[in-house]
Amino acid sequence: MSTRIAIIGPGAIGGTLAALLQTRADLSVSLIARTPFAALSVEQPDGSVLSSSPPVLTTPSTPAEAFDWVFVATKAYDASSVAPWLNALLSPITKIAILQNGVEHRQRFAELVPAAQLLPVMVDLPAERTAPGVLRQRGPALLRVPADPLGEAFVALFADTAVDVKTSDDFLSVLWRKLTINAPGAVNALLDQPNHIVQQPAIAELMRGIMLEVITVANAEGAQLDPTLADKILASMRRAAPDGINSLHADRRAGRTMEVDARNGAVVRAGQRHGIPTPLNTMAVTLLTALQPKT
Ligand SMILES: NC(=O)C1=CN([C@@H]2O[C@H](COP(=O)(O)OP(=O)(O)OC[C@H]3O[C@@H](n4cnc5c(N)ncnc54)[C@H](OP(=O)(O)O)[C@@H]3O)[C@@H](O)[C@H]2O)C=CC1
Ligand SMILES: CC(C)(CO)C(=O)C(=O)O
Repeated sequence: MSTRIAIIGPGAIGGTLAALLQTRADLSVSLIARTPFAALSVEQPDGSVLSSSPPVLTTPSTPAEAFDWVFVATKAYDASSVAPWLNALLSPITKIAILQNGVEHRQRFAELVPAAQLLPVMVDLPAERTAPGVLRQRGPALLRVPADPLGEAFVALFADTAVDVKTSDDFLSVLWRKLTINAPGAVNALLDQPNHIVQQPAIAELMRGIMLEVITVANAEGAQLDPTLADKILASMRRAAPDGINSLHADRRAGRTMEVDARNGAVVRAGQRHGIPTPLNTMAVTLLTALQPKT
């Protein structure tokens, strides 16, 4: 009997992971989309394309047979719009994995999913969406989950796939480390410029300052991040594809709402809890919020 997985939000992350999971014959993957599409096409880092046509559902209803797993891979700001789906799909056996950036996965879904059925996932997977169902994976897919029974069951789903999934005994540090990578992406979104701007020394210095604020706040929250992390991240950003675009910047380019509250906003909130000033992240939040599309 196959393991049934539903992926809510088949965008850059949800769609790429769906394609990679479909390489396993014993998994049955359904997509839950807001904007429907007929086929999934994922260009991989080596240029090859994974094509498939999984079922795409668009209207919430309770399935005849419960899903074993539901992945939520929408932007953080779309969490409340997922509620009708979670209400329809949640069963006592269903595990819910939240694949989003930021550090507030549990808080964001506390009202929607019983804590014992919720698994936060750290996603490190550079991917871009060019049209509904049409995705480009830019680099390796790496996921990290807490070291508990849910985390171990999640790791097992990806056995024999091209996804690097592991549990971590220090998941708090894992999440904050990822937020340290994401926070300077606000500069790309503000300037509407891709990865290559990190080659400019003044921009790199600004990004470094943003990251050092995150590291200070992270450590106050109980994470264990070394300040040298900022320079390591800068070095890896310099090696990344010069035309690569982070997902916050992709949202700005597409005229969509930007995920600034879950990223730099989370840094500012945590800083306030500890009395730690975060002027650079605060400025990023203020400017990006002013740039948000009017609804
Ligand atoms: N892209 C990247 O490189 C990375 C992204 N992340 C994180 O992963 C998360 C997802 O990002 P990403 O994949 O880039 O986002 P995308 O915008 O590419 O995809 C989000 C998808 O969710 C869909 N969606 C929104 N609301 C609903 C709903 N109520 N029901 C069904 N589908 C819905 C959107 O539909 P529609 O087509 O209508 O907009 C879209 O297809 C974010 O938290 C992001 O920060 C983490 C690491 C890397
Ligand atoms: C760091 C990066 C670019 C890929 O993992 C990301 O998290 C994003 O685009 O949101």
